[in-house]
Amino acid sequence: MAKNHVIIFPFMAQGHTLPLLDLAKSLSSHNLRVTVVTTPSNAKSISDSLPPANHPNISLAVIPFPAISGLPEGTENTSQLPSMQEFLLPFLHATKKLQKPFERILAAAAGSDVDRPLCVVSDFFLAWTLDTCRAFDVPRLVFHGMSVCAMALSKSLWCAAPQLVGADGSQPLDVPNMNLPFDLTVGEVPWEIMVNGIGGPENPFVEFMEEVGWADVNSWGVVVNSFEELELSHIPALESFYRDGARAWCLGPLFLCDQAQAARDKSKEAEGLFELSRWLDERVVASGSVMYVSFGTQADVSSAQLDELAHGLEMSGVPFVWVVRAGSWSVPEGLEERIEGRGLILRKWVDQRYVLGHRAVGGFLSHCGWNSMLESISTGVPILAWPMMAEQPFNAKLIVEGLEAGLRIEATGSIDADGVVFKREAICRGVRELMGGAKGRRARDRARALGRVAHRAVGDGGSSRDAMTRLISELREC
Ligand SMILES: O=c1ccn([C@@H]2O[C@H](COP(=O)(O)OP(=O)(O)O[C@H]3O[C@H](CO)[C@@H](O)[C@H](O)[C@H]3O)[C@@H](O)[C@H]2O)c(=O)[nH]1
Repeated sequence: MAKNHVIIFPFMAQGHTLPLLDLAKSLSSHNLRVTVVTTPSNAKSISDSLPPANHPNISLAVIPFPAISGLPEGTENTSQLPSMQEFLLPFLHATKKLQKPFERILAAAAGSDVDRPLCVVSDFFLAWTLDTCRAFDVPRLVFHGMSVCAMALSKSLWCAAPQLVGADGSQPLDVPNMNLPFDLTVGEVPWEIMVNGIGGPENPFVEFMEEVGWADVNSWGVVVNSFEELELSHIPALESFYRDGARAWCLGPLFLCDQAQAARDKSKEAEGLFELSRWLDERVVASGSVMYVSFGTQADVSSAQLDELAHGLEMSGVPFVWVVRAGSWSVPEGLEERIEGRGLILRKWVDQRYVLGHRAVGGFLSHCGWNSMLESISTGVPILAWPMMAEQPFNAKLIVEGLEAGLRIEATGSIDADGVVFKREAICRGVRELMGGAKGRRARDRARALGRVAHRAVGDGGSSRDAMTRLISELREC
C-alpha cells in the first residue's frame, strides 16, 4: 500500500513553525495526510492557522511540554522567553525531553498498515528525532528555515571559526566551494558561529550545536524553504556537508504553495484585519507609498534604538505601519500625535503576508529573517535591511548585494552604550531612498522580477512543484 502519511515536528518558535505549517498545507494539497506534532499551548495557534474544515488532511498530535528548572513556568515557545540570551539553551535542552512521547507517536504510526509514515520532517534543533526515526526505520528530513546560501555558509564558517578567532576583522574571507555573490570579512561572521572558536568544544552552546549538526548531516535529506532559481549555485556546497548522498530539496516559497487555500483561510481572519486594511486602503494615494516595519519574532531591540527608529520614521515623512514587539517600550512623548494619520504603531500580531501583499505597501524595513525575506520578494516589496542576529547578516548581503532587491541603512559605527546602532538621520535617509530614490526604484524592480520567478517556481511545472513531486516519489521508493 502506498504510504500517504507525513509527520511534521516543528521547533516551538514562530519563525520555525510557520513555514512547516505551510509545508503541511503543501503536502496535503498533494493528497498526503499530515500529522503536526506540538505541545498544548502551541496547539491553539497552530489549529487557528490550519482550520480543520479547510484542512481535513492535517491533524495535530499534542504532547506535554516538560517542566524543567531554569525555565519560567509554562514556557512552551521561544516567544515567551524573557531573554533569548539567558533562556534559549535551557529551552533547547527541555525539548529533548519530548523524545519519549514522540517515540510513542512514531511507534503507533510505524506499526500501522495505513499510517506508516513516508517520512518525518523535523526542525534541526530537534536533533534527537533522528534516533527515533532510525529506531522505527522512517526517513528523517531536516528543516532549518534558512536559505541554502546561509546554511552552506554557516556550516563552512562554523568549521573555520577556531582559526578565525583573533584575526583582523577587516580580513576578507574566502569560503571554499562557494561562489558567494557578495564579499565577506571576518568581522561580519555572526557571534552564533564565532562561538565555536571563542567558546571551545566545552562551551554548552557549542556542545548542543555539535549534536544538532551531527544529526542534521546524517538525515535522509534537507527541506529548504527557497527556490532553485534563487539559489541553485549554492546547492552543491550545502549538499557536500551531508552523508550518503543526502539531497537538499528546495520546495518554496512554501507560503505560496497553496494560494487558493490561503485565500480561504484569510477570509476567516478578515475581521481581525479590518482596521488595518481600512487604514492601508486610505493610504493608496500612490500605490506602494507605505513603509512596513517589523523585526520578526525573536529580536531584542533596546529602547534607545526604538526611540531612534521612531524619530527616524517621523523625520522621513513617509507613511508607515510599524509592528512593535517590545512590551516595555513607550513611544517618545508627543510622537503619536505628530504622526497621526501617517504612521500606525501596532503592538499585536498582524498578518505580515497580508500587509506585504497590500498595494499600499512599497517597502519593508526588516531584520532580514529568512521568512520575511521570502515573503517580501515574493510580493515584490524591496527591503531596507537591518540584520540583527543569527544568519540575518548573510540574508541581508544576499538580498542587497547578491539579488539587488534591497538597500541598507548606513551604519554610523559600532553599537553605543544604549544599544544604538543606527541613528535617526541614517534611518530617515534609508527610508527616503528606498521609498523615493533612484536606488530604491531599482531595488523595487528587482524585487518584482524575483516575485514573478517565485510564483512560477510553485506553479505547474515550476521547480519547487516538481521537486515536491520527485521527493514524494523517491520517499515512496526507499
Ligand atoms: O506580527 C507578526 C510578526 C511576524 N509574523 C510572521 O512571522 C514570521 C517571522 O519569521 P522571520 O522573518 O524569519 O523572523 P524570525 O521570527 O526572527 O525568524 C527566526 O527564524 C528564521 C528562519 O529560520 C531565521 O531566518 C531568523 O534569523 C530567526 O530569527 C514571518 O513569517 C512573518 O510573516 C507575522 O505574520 N506577524
